[in-house]
Amino acid sequence: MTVRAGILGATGAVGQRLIQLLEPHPEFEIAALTASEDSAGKRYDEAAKWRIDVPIPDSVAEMTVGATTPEDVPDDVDLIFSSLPSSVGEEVEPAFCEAGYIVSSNSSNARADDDVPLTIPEVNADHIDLIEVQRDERGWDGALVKNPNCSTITMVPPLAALDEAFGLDRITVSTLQAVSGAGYSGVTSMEIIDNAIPHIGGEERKMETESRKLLGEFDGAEVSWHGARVDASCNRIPTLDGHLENVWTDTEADATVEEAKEAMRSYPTLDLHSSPEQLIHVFEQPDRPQPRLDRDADNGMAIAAGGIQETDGGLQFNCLAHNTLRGAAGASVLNGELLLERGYL
Ligand SMILES: NC(=O)C1=CN([C@@H]2O[C@H](COP(=O)(O)OP(=O)(O)OC[C@H]3O[C@@H](n4cnc5c(N)ncnc54)[C@H](OP(=O)(O)O)[C@@H]3O)[C@@H](O)[C@H]2O)C=CC1
Ligand SMILES: N[C@@H](CC(=O)OP(=O)(O)O)C(=O)O
Repeated sequence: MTVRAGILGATGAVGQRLIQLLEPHPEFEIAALTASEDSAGKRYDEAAKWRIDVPIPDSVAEMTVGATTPEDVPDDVDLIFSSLPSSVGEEVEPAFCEAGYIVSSNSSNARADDDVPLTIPEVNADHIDLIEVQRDERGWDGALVKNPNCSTITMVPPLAALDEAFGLDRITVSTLQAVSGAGYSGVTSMEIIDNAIPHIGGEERKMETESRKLLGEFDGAEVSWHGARVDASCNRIPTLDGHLENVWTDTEADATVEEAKEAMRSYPTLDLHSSPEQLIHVFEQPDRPQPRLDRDADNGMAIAAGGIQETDGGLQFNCLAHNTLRGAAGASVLNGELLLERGYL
């Protein structure tokens, strides 16, 4: 039996990636698509400007796009994937949860809320049970689950591996982010070609807060955020997909490069449908990972790490992930798979 799934924001950049991942999915079936009022009532292939390098699945092309309200989504839909602008998500996601839908959302609203699980399944799957607290507090039959920001997802699995092995006191990160992270009309070609932009609105504070929640402990009632200090600096560069990040950590215990590599390589993956075979691919070559070469590893769901070096008091490394797959649509789908595995669907 498959779970009937709806996609909010289905015509957008991340919505298209969700369709790409969900159409062949063995556990989920696309049963509803929604977008803005401009698209509602149109056939999907008329409403969406399809931009990814696989064709629109036939079964999806002919579906009618609905309005983004619970009333426009069939009652027998069990799971909603949301990839709306955060200002829209903030308004409509609670309405879907109140109407009884379970929402796996990629949008940034509510990620830091105390009763909202923010999960990377391989790192903090246990936080999903925050749903029980959320339901008690909000009186919802449905639930709201979030995946983190794409830059945050890229660095947190290697950090989790190091934290488990050595403990982390301080984390500093500088990013080189692909243009797809800003959406199709996010940065113009005149702005980004032959250039780099040392500002991505709101991104630095998201990395600093979301990472501490993800690395925190859930005791059944609340998440205690990790105590490390996190400082981020975010930059846009003219790559298409794949966020590359340079990370420095202060560790509690002494750590060697070989121990750090082993901690990352042995950090476990999961047995969910979209899990990568190996969560963290550790490169020996000093010039890897690179966006063009490494973003597609394990269907774009792996994290690549390299350039691991000892520093005074800690470790330095580089990491990379596909921002619209592992960093967005794939992350939401993986959370959907976790919800299914844990009996919430
Ligand atoms: N692009 C990326 O790599 C990443 C994006 N994100 C986040 O994911 C979300 C979606 O991003 P992205 O796909 O790039 O955005 P897009 O602008 O490409 O798509 C937005 C989607 O939301 C719909 N929408 C817009 N306004 C409304 C509204 N008022 N009511 C209902 N639906 C509406 C659009 O419909 P229509 O086509 O009809 O306008 C479209 O389907 C954002 O929150 C973004 O920050 C997160 C990580 C990575
Ligand atoms: N800001 C990210 C993408 C994004 O939309 O992030 P968030 O999901 O936190 O809004 C980028 O530009 O690469």
